[in-house]
Amino acid sequence: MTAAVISGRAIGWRVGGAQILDDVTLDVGAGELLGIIGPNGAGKSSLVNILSGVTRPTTGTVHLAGDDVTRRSATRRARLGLSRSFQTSALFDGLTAGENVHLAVQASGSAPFSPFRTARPRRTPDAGEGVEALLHRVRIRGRGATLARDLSHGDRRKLELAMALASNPKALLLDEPMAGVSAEDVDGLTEIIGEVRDSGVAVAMVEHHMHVVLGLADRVAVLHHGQLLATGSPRAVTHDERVQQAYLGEAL
Ligand SMILES: Nc1ncnc2c1ncn2[C@@H]1O[C@H](COP(=O)(O)OP(=O)(O)OP(=O)(O)O)[C@@H](O)[C@H]1O
Repeated sequence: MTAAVISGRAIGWRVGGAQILDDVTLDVGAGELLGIIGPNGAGKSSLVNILSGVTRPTTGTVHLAGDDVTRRSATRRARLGLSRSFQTSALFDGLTAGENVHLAVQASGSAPFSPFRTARPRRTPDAGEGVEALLHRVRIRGRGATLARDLSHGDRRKLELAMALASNPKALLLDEPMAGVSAEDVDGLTEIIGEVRDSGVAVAMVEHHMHVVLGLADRVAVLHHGQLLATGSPRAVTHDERVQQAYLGEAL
């Protein structure tokens, strides 16, 4: 078996007297997509926050490509090849799609970067090529000159993906990348995320669209009340009685 790119070991997170996550262990390998599912409040976003370095776990460790990054900041983890998208949009609405991606490309470079220093991103030819390729990769090449605020919801989510890919990550964490998008855009995003996985990136994805997760994921981790209820192939977890109990009354 190849070494895990993202590895969480015995992760626990306690806050305000509540045990939000308890002894969660998971691995994601290169070119693998792990779907993270679970009922509302199960701890999925908390887990993504811990893996990405937004939150520090109370117990347990996080490794990235073999390096212990448990005490490393989100920024440091990003430099080491971990990228993520957020549940809420992190776009600059007053900039075009191309400019948003340009900022992400610049931010992923070695030069110190602040989006607040200049009103418009500096133009560099190599970044320009990267922008085109990224917009193409997420199927919105024709929208490069459109202001982010004028994009459809589905195209905004694609733009967020392009920005998350700007650093050429080896690991990608996606927190509900398809939240609120149309059925047509769900199909488009599913295809794009599948291609990202097939290009060798380790992808961990929280997603409520169950048919998407079960269709796309190589393995699925099911969280319930902060604990890992089951991990396995989509088929195995959907047939797991404990998982069915956790989802009682919901379609699985
Ligand atoms: N900073 C915090 N302080 C206290 N409780 C928190 C904090 N963050 C999350 N929680 C609680 O932890 C639990 C898990 O939240 P989390 O958002 O991780 O769940 P989730 O599985 O992502 O839920 P959803 O599917 O609704 O997005 C919830 O009960 C939530 O209220």
